[in-house]
Amino acid sequence: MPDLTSEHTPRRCIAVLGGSFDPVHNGHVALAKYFVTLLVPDELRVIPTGNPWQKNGLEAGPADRVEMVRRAFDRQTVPVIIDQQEIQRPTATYTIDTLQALRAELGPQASIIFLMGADQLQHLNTWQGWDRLFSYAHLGVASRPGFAMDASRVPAEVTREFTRRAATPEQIRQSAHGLTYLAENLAVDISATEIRAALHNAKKPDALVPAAVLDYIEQHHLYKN
Ligand SMILES: Nc1ncnc2c1ncn2[C@@H]1O[C@H](COP(=O)(O)OP(=O)(O)OP(=O)(O)O)[C@@H](O)[C@H]1O
Ligand SMILES: O=C(O)c1ccc[n+]([C@@H]2O[C@H](COP(=O)([O-])O)[C@@H](O)[C@H]2O)c1
Repeated sequence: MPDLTSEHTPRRCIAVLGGSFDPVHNGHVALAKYFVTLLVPDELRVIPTGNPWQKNGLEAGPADRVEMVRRAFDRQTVPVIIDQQEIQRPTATYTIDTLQALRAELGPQASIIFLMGADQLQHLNTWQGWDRLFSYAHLGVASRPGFAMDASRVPAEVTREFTRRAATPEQIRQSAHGLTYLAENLAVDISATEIRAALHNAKKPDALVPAAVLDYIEQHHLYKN
C-alpha cells in the first residue's frame, strides 16, 4: 500500500511545553509564543509536571496549576491542549516517558518538538535517558537571561548533539524527530521563584503573570505564608 501520509497529507506539527508552572508566568507564555510564531504548529500541547524529581516539591497543587495554565494559554493563535498525563502518572515525571506516550498517540509521522528554556539545556544530560529524547521528538530551546547557551555553561556532550542536529524551522516541520533549534533572542527575565517570593511578601507581581492567573492566585489564596 502506498504511504499516502508522507506524499499527500501535510505532516502534523505539535509543539510541547512541559513545566512545573508553579505558577505559570509571562516567560512561559513568551517561550510558547516564540515557537508558535516560528513553526506555526497545528497544536500547542502544555503539560504540567506531576512529580518533578529534580525539584524540592511544588507549592501549588496539580488542580490549581492546571487551572492557571488553562487561563494563561487561553488566547493562542493555534489550538491548545492542556495535557494532564504527567499529573495522572504516579511515578517521577520523566520527559522520555511523556514523549514515548505522545509518539504512540500521535503516530510516527507527526513532527513533535519539545520546548525548554536555556536553564534546562545547561543540565539536559542529567535528564532520564536524555540521549533517547531525540528518538521521539525535536528539541527547541530559547535563551533566558542569566543562563548562557554556549560552551561555558552547556555540557560538551549536549553541545555536540545540538550542533550536529541543528535544523531550520522548515526541516523541523518536515520531519518527525531528532533535530534541534536554538532561539538565541528571547530575553524574558521572569521566574516562578521570584513570583512566589513576591507573593509571599504580599507584593503583586502583575507585570510577571497574566492577569487571569493573578486573579486566580488571589481568589484561591495561593502562595501565602
Ligand atoms: N523566562 C523564561 N524564559 C525562557 N524559558 C523559560 C522562562 N521561564 C521558564 N522557562 C522554561 O519553561 C519551562 C518550565 O519552567 P518552570 O515551570 O520550571 O519555570 P521557572 O520559572 O523556571 O520555575 P522555578 O523558578 O520555580 O524553577 C522550562 O523549560 C524553563 O526553562
Ligand atoms: O526527564 C527528566 O529527567 C527531566 C528532568 C528535569 C526536567 N524535566 C522536564 O523539563 C520541563 C521543565 O522542568 P522544570 O523543572 O523547569 O519545570 C518539565 O516538563 C520537566 O518534566 C525532565
